[in-house]
This record gives sequence, C-alpha cells and structure tokens, in this order.
Amino acid sequence: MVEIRPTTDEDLEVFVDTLHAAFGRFPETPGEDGGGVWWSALEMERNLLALAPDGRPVGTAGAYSFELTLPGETVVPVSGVTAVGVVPSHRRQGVLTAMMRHQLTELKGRGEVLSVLLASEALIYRRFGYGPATSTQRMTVRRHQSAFADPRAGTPAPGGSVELLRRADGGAVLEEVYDRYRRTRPGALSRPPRWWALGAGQPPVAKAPRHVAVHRDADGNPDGYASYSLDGETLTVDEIITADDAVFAALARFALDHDLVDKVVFKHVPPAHPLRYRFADYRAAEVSNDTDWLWVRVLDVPRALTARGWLSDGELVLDVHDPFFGERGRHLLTVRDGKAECVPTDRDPDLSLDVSDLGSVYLGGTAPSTLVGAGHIRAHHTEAAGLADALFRTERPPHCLHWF
Ligand SMILES: CC(=O)SCCNC(=O)CCNC(=O)[C@H](O)C(C)(C)COP(=O)(O)OP(=O)(O)OC[C@H]1O[C@@H](n2cnc3c(N)ncnc32)[C@H](O)[C@@H]1OP(=O)(O)O
Repeated sequence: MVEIRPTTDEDLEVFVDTLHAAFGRFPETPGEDGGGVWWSALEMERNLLALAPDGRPVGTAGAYSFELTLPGETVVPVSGVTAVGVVPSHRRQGVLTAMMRHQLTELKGRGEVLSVLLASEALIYRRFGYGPATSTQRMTVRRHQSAFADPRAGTPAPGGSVELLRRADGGAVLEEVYDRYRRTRPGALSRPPRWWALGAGQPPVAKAPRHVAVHRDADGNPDGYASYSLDGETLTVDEIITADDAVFAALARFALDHDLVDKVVFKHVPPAHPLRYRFADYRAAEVSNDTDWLWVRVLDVPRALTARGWLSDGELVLDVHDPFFGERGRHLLTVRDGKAECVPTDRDPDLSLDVSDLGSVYLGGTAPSTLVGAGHIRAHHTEAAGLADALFRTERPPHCLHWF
C-alpha cells in the first residue's frame, strides 16, 4: 500500500518531477516561462505525495484555494483539485483512489461544501463523486460574415471607449474587472492575487505575448476586457471578461474589426451565448469543441443546497447516494423567495440520484430531466423531473473559463 503525506515548499522539485513523470513530460524548472508560472502558483502546503513502500514518490495531488460563484451570486470557498498524477509503473493499483480518499476526507473535515476540478479525461472522476457541471464552447467567426444584425450594437455606449492596454499597465485593471465579473457568474472562480502577481491570471497560464483591450463606461471606469493574440490571419480571443452583454458585444466587435484578419476564434464561450444571435448571418459563427469544463463534487448536501440562490419556489425530496463515502441521505428541499431550507425527511422521494449527478445539476448547467432521460437520475413520478428542472434552473448557464 502507498503512504500519503502532505507536502511543504521543500517538496516542490520532487512534486514537479513526479507529476511530469505521470504526464510523460521532461521536468522543467519551476519559475521558467511557460508552465513554470503555473508551477510557482502551487500551494505546496495543500498538496499530497503518494509514496511506495520503498519510499519512492509515485503519485501527486494538489489543491488551490478558490472562491466559486453559485447561482444567486453567492460566493463560497472551494478547493480546486489540480496536479493529479500517478507514475505509469504504479497505475491501476489504487494510488489515485487512496489520494482521493485522503483529500476528500480532509476537505470534508475542513467543513468545505464543494470541491471542483478540471478533468484530463472524463472517465476518471465520477467514481469519486464529481459530476461535469459547466461546459464551454469555441466560436469561430469569418470576419467577412460578421456584420451584426443591429450595426449599432458593437459600438461602445455613448461616452464609452475601447482602448488597447500595454500588458504591463493592465494588471490592476484586469484583476478588478475580472473580480467584479466572476462574482456575478455562476461557475466562475476567483483568481487569487498571487496568480495575477505571477502573470498567471492572464491566460494562457504563461507569460506568452497577449494584447489586451479594455472597455470603459461613460465615466471612464473599466467594465470589460478582451485578451487576445494574432497569428497570421487568425485572431484568437482567450477571454472576454464582462458582466454586461452590450460590453461583450463591443469587445467582440473590436476583435472582429481587425484589418488583415480572416477569422476570429473565441476560445471560451458558454453554451447558447448571445453573441451568436448578434450576427445578421446566424451561420457566421461556427461552434465547436463543446466540452465539459468544471466538475463539481458536493461534500455536504444540505449546506450546498442552502448556499445557492433559487429562482422559483417549490419543494423536492431528494434521495442522494454517495457511493464513495458509503453514505445515503434523504433531504427535503424547500425553496421560498430565493432561499432554500434543507432538512432530513422520511417522505417518499421525488428523485433518487448519485452525488455526482447532484454535482452536474447543482450550478444549473444540466437540467435534471436530461439526466433522468440519460438513465442517471431516477424520477419516482411523472412530474418529478419537471419540478426539479423548474427549481434548479438559473438565469444564465454557469460558465468557468479559468484553467488550473
Ligand atoms: C484534476 C487533474 O489534475 S486531472 C489530471 C489527471 N492526471 C492524468 O491524466 C495524468 C495521467 N494519468 C494518471 O496519472 C493516472 O492514470 C490517473 C491519476 C488518472 C489514475 O491513477 P491510478 O492510480 O491508476 O487510479 P486508480 O488505480 O486509483 O483507479 C481507480 C479506478 O479508476 C479507473 N481509472 C483510473 N484512471 C482511469 C482513466 N484514465 N480512464 C478510465 N478509468 C480510469 C481504474 O481503472 C480503477 O477502476 P476500478 O476501481 O474499477 O478498478
């Protein structure tokens, strides 16, 4: 059996070496350009090493300290699980399972409500109770097709402006705009100050050259930015950050109006993004790379359900099974005026579901009826799925464009 132990700053080199062995890449030195920025953002006091009986390190798992925005604009602390790897010689022997048990038990013990991660492969994490909770898409637009149906959309509001920032000048502005945005968007994560200081808060997580355009309102206050790069005739937008759809349109227009550019790639947009409907030609935007992004693991069902906000009133009895911890609980969820109460009950359930499916529907990114249709969630009567859809829905789909 393996021994799992927490790491300290002194373990950074062995941690990085082990993780690189797991991913099959030659070790690079933390602090170099590129991946080095990401390595230096690791919180070594929160990471784990798995050691074989002979003391050799064979596995790694890490956690970042983030805040996650829930429906209803509530913000909760979450651990962002990262840097998970087991060296090829020790795979399929339960090393990851041992690390997950150690980590999830510790997170529960700390009183955390949820844990999140981005999965390298979609078959790995459901068994540990994580479910895919947000998705993201790529939108590619040919510039010559990109006229907006309403040509006035896309110009900044009267008195507003779009200005190109030198990256060195952008730090505080971007951090502030991002922070305001992420508090309004379910599924968005905080970017710790240390990430911004390292330059890691500006995607990609590297010091590669990027251009940044900032949008300001009529009073000169920044309320959105676009980070992008140019390669030949392709302009790639890493992210447009704003809580305002009109500002998004203005920044998208700015990207689309670049001379010498043939196509503009918006790397991360939520499903059904309004931008697609701005174009006079609906087919101007080609959507691809529709993929899962943030996975959510509910650690405390009643606290998770009462932490988020709700749009509709209603009642639902959920029978939630957590096979990884061998737990099952029946919960009466009652929503009134946007707030929920959740208490144990012995009433007949409306729905029976696995904790990973609760993770998938929790942020509003997947309708419970979809998972009933997929045979994941069991509806105990004909109205149950519709009732759950009405309760869990959110005004906007959750979205996370943070890579970690
Ligand atoms: C949040 C992140 O950091 S994502 C990054 C994840 N890391 C990687 O992708 C790096 C390359 N891969 C690896 O290092 C390893 O294969 C890991 C970490 C994914 C899995 O580690 P292992 O120690 O082999 O997992 P473990 O032995 O505990 O497997 C538990 C179960 O999951 C299954 N499993 C594990 N990995 C996979 C996978 N990639 N695909 C399908 N099933 C998997 C195993 O078959 C096993 O199933 P069983 O209980 O039915 O027998």
